[in-house]
Amino acid sequence: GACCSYRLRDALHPLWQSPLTIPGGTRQSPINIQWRDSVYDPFLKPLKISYDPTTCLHIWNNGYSFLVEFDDSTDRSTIVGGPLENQYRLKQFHFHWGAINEWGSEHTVDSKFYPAELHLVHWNAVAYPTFEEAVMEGNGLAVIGVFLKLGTHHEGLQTLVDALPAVKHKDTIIEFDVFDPSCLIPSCPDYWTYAGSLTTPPLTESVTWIIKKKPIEVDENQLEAFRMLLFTSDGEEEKRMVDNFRPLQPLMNRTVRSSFQ
Ligand SMILES: O=C1NC(=O)[C@@H](c2ccccc2)S1
Ligand SMILES: [Zn+2]
Repeated sequence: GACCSYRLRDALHPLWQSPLTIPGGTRQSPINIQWRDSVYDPFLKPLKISYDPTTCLHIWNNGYSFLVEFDDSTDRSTIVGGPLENQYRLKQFHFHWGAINEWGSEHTVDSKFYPAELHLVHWNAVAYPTFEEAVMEGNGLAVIGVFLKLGTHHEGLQTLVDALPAVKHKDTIIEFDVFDPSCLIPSCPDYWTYAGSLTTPPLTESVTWIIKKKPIEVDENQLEAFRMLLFTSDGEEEKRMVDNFRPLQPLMNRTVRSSFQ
């Protein structure tokens, strides 16, 4: 539900103004996933991903990450199955990354950070009329998290990387009209799932997280391309867009389920 009111400035995280703790928050994200504490759930279904590459609209730098946004006016790009009761529509995907390869992901696995993490954000268009309303509801959103690890060059990611110089500054946008985000999702079906929240304001507890067990591999140049983006607008003193991840949050009374044994 909606967080109670609180004096935001007392809890702001210096880095990018996102509160460190939400008073009354019981299902905040991100969390550390302790592999041995996750519970295999045989009733979890395979996740069914159906994206139409022509629903891709543009890439924009919102001053916190770069978002690739999709036309979510119809059910052309959706996910269904997994832990989900309904079909969810793809709205956008974006990444979180570090200044160096030692950290950058939002979630950790057995306290290990990855250099970056992809989030594909979907909303429950069956139950709610708009994304903005879904953001406020416990079953409103479903986010697929994919870890990025340093390794071989990723062909599919490169088309995205080639476009980044055009969105170097905050509030810049370019058209990006065909891209299939499923090329960024590992073919291995294994995932963890838990009830969590947005990791940026409004931090609402509306996200069913689906975290893929297998990372994708990207090379150093591709990670460096993320790090040349800026938090700042053209003309302002340049601040490199790095370390745009929220600190880990307490698990509290939650169980992480796995789709695999
Ligand atoms: O997975 C997440 N990553 C973010 O930056 C958060 C967010 C906040 C608002 C809209 C979409 C995503 S929630
Ligand atoms: Zn995110």
